[in-house]
Amino acid sequence: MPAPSPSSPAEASHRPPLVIVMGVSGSGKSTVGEGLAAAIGVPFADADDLHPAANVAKMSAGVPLDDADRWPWLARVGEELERADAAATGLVIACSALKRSYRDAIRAEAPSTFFLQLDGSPELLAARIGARAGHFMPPALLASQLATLEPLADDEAGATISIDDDPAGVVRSAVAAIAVAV
Ligand SMILES: Nc1ncnc2c1ncn2[C@@H]1O[C@H](COP(=O)(O)OP(=O)(O)OP(=O)(O)O)[C@@H](O)[C@H]1O
Ligand SMILES: O=C(O)[C@H](O)[C@@H](O)[C@H](O)[C@H](O)CO
Repeated sequence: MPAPSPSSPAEASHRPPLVIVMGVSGSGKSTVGEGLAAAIGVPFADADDLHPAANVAKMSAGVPLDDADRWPWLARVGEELERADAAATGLVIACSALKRSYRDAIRAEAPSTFFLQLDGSPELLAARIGARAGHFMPPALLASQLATLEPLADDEAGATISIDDDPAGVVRSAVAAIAVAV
């Protein structure tokens, strides 16, 4: 009898997972991504740190990024995942990855990437952003983030979890979603 075929590239190679924690500004990508990475024992990176300075200046000035601003940045995110894949270290990256086309481009670089979408109401997101201090992203950009978001589709490898819990609870949901899928 032939051996059952593996269900994912990660399973085929027994490599630690490549995960993008995605969602709009204020959804908790950095918070949950750090907690998830620590819990599953893989490195963490924040795509906020991979933006060209011009992108940070633009967002700080209250102007949403457009596709032309995002493509070079997404290429950097893809490179980080490719490197982690080649080194078999695993990686969790916090990255908004708002559009399907952005996620397709990342999957072209690192096909086994699992997308964990953080989902919350606009009211909850606004409250969390409003309470945050010392971040370049102005609260006024939340509306454009929500308008740009193309939620994860059923045919994309990933999971969506609610952020309507304390940080430890959301991290627990994230760990559970990864454990089931990867
Ligand atoms: N589950 C939670 N409960 C309460 N507060 C939270 C939770 N998750 C994150 N926060 C807080 O909400 C704010 C936004 O979280 P965080 O910075 O992680 O989001 P983000 O998606 O990385 O945002 P951005 O994309 O703008 O960088 C922070 O002040 C964070 O401490
Ligand atoms: O795609 C985008 O518009 C940007 O990546 C933003 O999402 C910011 O990086 C982030 O949300 C602010 O920290």
